[in-house]
Amino acid sequence: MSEKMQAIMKTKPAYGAELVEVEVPKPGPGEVLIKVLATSICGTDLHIYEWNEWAQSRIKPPQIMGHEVAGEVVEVGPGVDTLQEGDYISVETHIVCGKCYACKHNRYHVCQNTKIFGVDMNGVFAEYAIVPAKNAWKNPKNMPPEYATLQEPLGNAVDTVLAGPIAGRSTLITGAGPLGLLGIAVAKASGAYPVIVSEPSEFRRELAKKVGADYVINPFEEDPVKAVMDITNGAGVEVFLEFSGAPKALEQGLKATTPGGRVSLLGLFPREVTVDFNNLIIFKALEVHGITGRHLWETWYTVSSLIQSGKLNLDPVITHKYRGFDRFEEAFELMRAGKTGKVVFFPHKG
Ligand SMILES: NC(=O)c1ccc[n+]([C@@H]2O[C@H](COP(=O)([O-])OP(=O)(O)OC[C@H]3O[C@@H](n4cnc5c(N)ncnc54)[C@H](O)[C@@H]3O)[C@@H](O)[C@H]2O)c1
Ligand SMILES: C[C@@H](O)[C@H](N)C(=O)O
Ligand SMILES: [Zn+2]
Ligand SMILES: [Zn+2]
Repeated sequence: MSEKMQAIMKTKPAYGAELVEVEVPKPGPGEVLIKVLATSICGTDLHIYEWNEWAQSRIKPPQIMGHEVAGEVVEVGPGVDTLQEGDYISVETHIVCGKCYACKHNRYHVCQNTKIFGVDMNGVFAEYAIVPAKNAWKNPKNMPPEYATLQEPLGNAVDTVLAGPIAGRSTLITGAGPLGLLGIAVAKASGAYPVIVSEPSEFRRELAKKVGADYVINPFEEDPVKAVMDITNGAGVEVFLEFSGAPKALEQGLKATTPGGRVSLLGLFPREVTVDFNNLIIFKALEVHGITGRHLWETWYTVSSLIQSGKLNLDPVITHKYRGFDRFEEAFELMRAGKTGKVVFFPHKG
C-alpha cells in the first residue's frame, strides 16, 4: 500500500514553488529513505524559488527542493551495507565521481563531475526523502536536528574560517547573511579576536552582535577600511573572510588586510570583478584562497566536533522555525527580503 507525503516542489519553470502531496518514494540500489526531522533553506534554494538565470539553466521541474537536512533512516535500499534503519544522518550535497583527476588526488570538493543533491535530483523539503547512501553522514543521537541540518552550510563556513590560522588573529568578515553568521560563530569558537563584521543590513548587524561579533560596521554609512585601521591601530586585519559576494566588499577587505595576511573568499560575485592585483595582492604578499563546498570528509568531522563542543553559538543564527510546510511561502519571502538568518522546517507536525 502506498503512503502519501507533503513536499515543496518546483512544479513549473517560473517564480515560486508549490506544496504538493506525492507518494513516499522507495529507495533504489545504493539509496536509503529518511524521515526528514529538520531541513533548512539555503541561498541556492532561494535562487531556485526565484527562478534566476542559473536556476533556469540547471533545474528540471518538477523537482522536490532542498538539500540541508537531518533525518532518520527508515528504509534501506538494495546493496547498502553502511547504514541501517534508525541511523540519524545528514547529507553531503556534493555527489562526486571518485574517478576524475581531482578525486584521484583526494580533492573531492573540486570533483570535475560533481552532481548536487537537491539541485540535480529530488531533495529534502518533504516529509520523507531518498538519499544516496555514500553521501550520508552519521550524527550522534544527541545532536539536535536543528543543528544537524546546519552542518552542510557550516562546512562552507568552517572551510573559509579555518583555511589558515585564526586563533588570536584580528579578522574582518564581510557579509552577515546566513553563511557569514555561521562564519562569525566558527571564528569566535576558534578564538579569533577582534572579529569585525561589515554588513549593510541593520537586522543582520544585530544578529552578528548576538552571534559574537566584537565590532559591526555599516559599509554604506562608514568606511570599513578606516574603521578596521582604527580598531587595529593602523595595522589592518590578519584575516579577511569574504561572505557577501559584493565586489565593493572584496576591494574594501583587501585594503583592510595587513600585508602578509590571509584572505579566504566564499561569496560568489554576480559578475566578473576588477581587482588591483599589483597593489592589493602582489605587493602586499597576501595569501588568497578560493573556497568551495567542503573537504570530504575532514570538514564534516570538524563541523560535528565543533557543534558537540558546545562552543558554536548557533541559536541566534536560527531566526525562524516552522512546524510543517504550510507557511513555506512566508519563509521564502522573508528570506528574500533579508529578514532572516537560517530558516528551519520541521516537516512532521506530530
Ligand atoms: N563557494 C561556495 O561553495 C559557496 C557555498 C554557499 C554559498 N556561497 C556564497 O556565499 C555568499 C553568502 O551566502 P548567504 O546565503 O549568506 O548570502 P546572502 O546574500 O544572504 O548574504 C550576503 C550578505 O552580504 C551583505 N552585503 C551586501 N553588500 C555588502 C557589502 N558591500 N559589504 C558587506 N556586506 C554586504 C548582504 O546585506 C547580505 O546580508 C553568497 O554569495 C553565496 O552565493 C558560496
Ligand atoms: C549546493 C550549495 O548550495 C551548497 N551549499 C554547496 O556547498 O555547494
Ligand atoms: Zn546550499
Ligand atoms: Zn571526480
